Amino acid sequence: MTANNREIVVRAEGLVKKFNDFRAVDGLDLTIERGMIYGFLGPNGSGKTTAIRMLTGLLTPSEGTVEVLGLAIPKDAETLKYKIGYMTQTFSLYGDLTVLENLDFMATIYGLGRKKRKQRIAEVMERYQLSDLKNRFAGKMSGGQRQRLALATAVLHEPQLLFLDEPTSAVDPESRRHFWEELFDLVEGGTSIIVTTHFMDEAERCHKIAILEAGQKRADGAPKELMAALGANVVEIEARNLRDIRRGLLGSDGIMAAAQLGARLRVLVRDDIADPEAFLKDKPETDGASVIERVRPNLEDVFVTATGEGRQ
Ligand SMILES: Nc1ncnc2c1ncn2[C@@H]1O[C@H](COP(=O)(O)OP(=O)(O)OP(=O)(O)O)[C@@H](O)[C@H]1O
Repeated sequence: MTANNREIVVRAEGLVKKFNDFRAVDGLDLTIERGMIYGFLGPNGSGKTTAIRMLTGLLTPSEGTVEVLGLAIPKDAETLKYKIGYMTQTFSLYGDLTVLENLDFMATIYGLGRKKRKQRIAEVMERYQLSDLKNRFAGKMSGGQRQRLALATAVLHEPQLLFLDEPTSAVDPESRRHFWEELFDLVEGGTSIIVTTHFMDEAERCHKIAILEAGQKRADGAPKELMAALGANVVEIEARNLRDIRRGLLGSDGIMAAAQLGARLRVLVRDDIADPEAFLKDKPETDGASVIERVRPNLEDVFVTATGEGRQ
């Protein structure tokens, strides 16, 4: 399977998951190439975890087709299990087992032979700075340490494809940065990664992202391409009465969103308005504003325009 000579690791068409009448995932099409970090970005409840669970073969789709690493899912889910790693939101570790015991247990589940098991456990302990913690109970570790152990267990069997469900929500910014460096090392070594996140800065690190809302894909592509194709110009306003300005602007023609960031109001103006700064200066609401200036779009602007955020 190739597209533009790059191998495809995930292909999903018309993927639907219904819980009774509720469509948690609602007609998702995905094409994910090998050797990249692909992000699912979306608000709570947008279907990210449900989509990942279907791609890993843990949940049976209600409709649609899925192929992962060339295997038809869910039919070949058992074979797929040995080729993928999955790090869940809750880092499914055993709190009353030590680091070493957790790794040993998972290595057995993955069916690694005795020699390979020893070798890989030593490698991942070294790689993820777990050697000094090997006798620590997982339940007694910090968020960052648990995250490193969860990643170590997910890659023990050297999976071709790694799924990470909000891997950094429980850790501090430094651990997050470090974790992302580890992910890029894995990609360099040939692993493809699919990651869900709420964080814009994390989404910006992905090679490509899909923005999900209400189980549907609202946009996808490289973060830079999405920012370039925003369909809006971004203008920031500084004034004393930003809350009033925001209320006044929201809902008026040409304004796609307005959100306060500290002492500034960030306004998305439809890009068919030729001079967005002049357009805003002409509005009576902005009388008395000290600054009205155009700024560069970021991924949050893409998120806001792609989803319903910021329109309320
Ligand atoms: N087993 C289930 N039974 C019924 N509803 C479910 C089930 N699993 C998920 N849902 C619902 O499906 C929707 C999507 O949930 P999902 O966990 O996939 O979202 P998410 O984008 O991963 O959210 P979060 O960012 O909060 O983890 C939610 O409304 C959730 O309540």
